[in-house]
Amino acid sequence: MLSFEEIKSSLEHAGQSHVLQFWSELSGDDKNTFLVELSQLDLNELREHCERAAESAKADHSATAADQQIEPVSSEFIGSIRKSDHTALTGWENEGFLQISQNRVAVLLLAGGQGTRLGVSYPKGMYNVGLPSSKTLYQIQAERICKIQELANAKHGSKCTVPWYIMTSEFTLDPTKKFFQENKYFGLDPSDVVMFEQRMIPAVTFDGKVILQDKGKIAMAPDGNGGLYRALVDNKVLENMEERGVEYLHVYCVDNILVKMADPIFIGFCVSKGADCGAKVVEKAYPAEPVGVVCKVKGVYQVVEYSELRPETAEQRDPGGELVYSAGNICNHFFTRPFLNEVAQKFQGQLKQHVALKKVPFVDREGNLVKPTKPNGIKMEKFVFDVFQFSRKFVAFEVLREEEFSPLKNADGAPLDTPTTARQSLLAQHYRWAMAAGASFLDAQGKSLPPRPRVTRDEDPPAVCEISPLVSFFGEGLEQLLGQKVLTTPFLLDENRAKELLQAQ
Ligand SMILES: CC(=O)N[C@H]1[C@@H](OP(=O)(O)OP(=O)(O)OC[C@H]2O[C@@H](n3ccc(=O)[nH]c3=O)[C@H](O)[C@@H]2O)O[C@H](CO)[C@@H](O)[C@@H]1O
Repeated sequence: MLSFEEIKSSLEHAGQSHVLQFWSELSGDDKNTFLVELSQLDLNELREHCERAAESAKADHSATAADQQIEPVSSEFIGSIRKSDHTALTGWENEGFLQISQNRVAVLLLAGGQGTRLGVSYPKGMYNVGLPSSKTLYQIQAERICKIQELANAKHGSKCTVPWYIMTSEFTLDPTKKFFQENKYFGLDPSDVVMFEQRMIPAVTFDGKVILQDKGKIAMAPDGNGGLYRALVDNKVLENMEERGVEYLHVYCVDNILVKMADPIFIGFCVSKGADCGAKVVEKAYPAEPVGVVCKVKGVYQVVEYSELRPETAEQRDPGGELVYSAGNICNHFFTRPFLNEVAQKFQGQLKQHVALKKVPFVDREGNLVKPTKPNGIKMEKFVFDVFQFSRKFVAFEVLREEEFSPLKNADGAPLDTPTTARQSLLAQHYRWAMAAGASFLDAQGKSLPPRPRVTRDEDPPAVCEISPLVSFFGEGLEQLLGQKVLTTPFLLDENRAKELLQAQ
């Protein structure tokens, strides 16, 4: 820890001496805590950080430079579930399973965000969207890892591990750790779940002053999901991957209830194409949908975030009426470990800083706590996809929205991306799987429920059917369990039920 004198002089040098203006009013304990916090700041970079934030705040963010030189990714660069034949899909899946069975694949969860829009104070992964099983997002994800290992083992006679790297932040590390411990890591080996923390950076006023959220506390925020690359170095995560022999990473965000972790088709596609970097996309649903678009800017692949795309660009359509910028980013990325290594060592300092103007509670000169009603602060964030520009071989892979993308962003009451829509998407998918396996359903009174062949992701299926990921990951293996079965809604197919069904045969 640095001494008070050292910190004072560094703050003066950075033009931030106001940070200590209430020092004499703090208790001994509070002084100590504050010194610890200030010692952890990168004081050498503080001046530059504050100046850059103030500069960025002055710039016009409604239409960014990126948007001006944008072009769509041409369709031949996008692999597609919809447009590929059975042979191609099976080939990629086999390749993916082979890599998984050889312990060369890991998943990496970005879970350092604060879930502000959802309005919960705990990590989003701990959210229960109200499924019959009451499973949280973390549990669903953990069980998918168990299952994918089991499937790869069964295919290749191996005993493989898919390590789970989880990037957290100061806001999410402790509750996430505790939640995993309390739930015995949902059946995974704790040594295969590696949690690490991203850095926090100070929020800054429009004139470049660090914001005090209390007399002895700076307002800090995580440095964006692109903080991943620095966090990988800080926490020696790449070394851990190398020791385990991991070569391929599937990086994903916490809130997509349909996420196919370590998806063998996606992994296999990227590996077969010799890609070092890849992104899964879905066709954008409507021009203003809050998803980034995978595109090219100045000839280089990148994602232009929804907040940085002008409405007139988002609305452009081709002669056939399709959106020109339709490759919606679902925050599912593929990276090779050597690529991550290179980015972490050489390029992470060059990543673009994105500016978010936020309402940041602060103490005024008189020491009163103020909750601003309009934005008063700047938070700088790096984005995980901003490394695409450094890729030597980038690929995009289009998947089906109703099978793979239903994010939980907003609280119930909002029209989209809520706990209700997440639950509906999963239950609609499981209903489709059960019907495809040959099941039929009765209501609670024993009356037959007419089958509905097409259940979309935003409607309640006629019957409630939830299938544990421990029983089926992709809908595989269900004919044997559910074929010709008449099931009563609500129906929960967990491991015990699956055993009973097998024994009854
Ligand atoms: C920057 C980014 O990736 N944007 C994507 C993100 O947008 P969106 O704006 O929804 O991004 P979020 O803020 O939800 O963050 C995405 C993920 O990053 C994590 N996180 C966020 C901030 C942070 O400092 N640390 C951290 O780990 C979150 O916990 C979450 O798992 O998902 C959308 C799909 O759902 C995509 O269309 C967007 O292009």
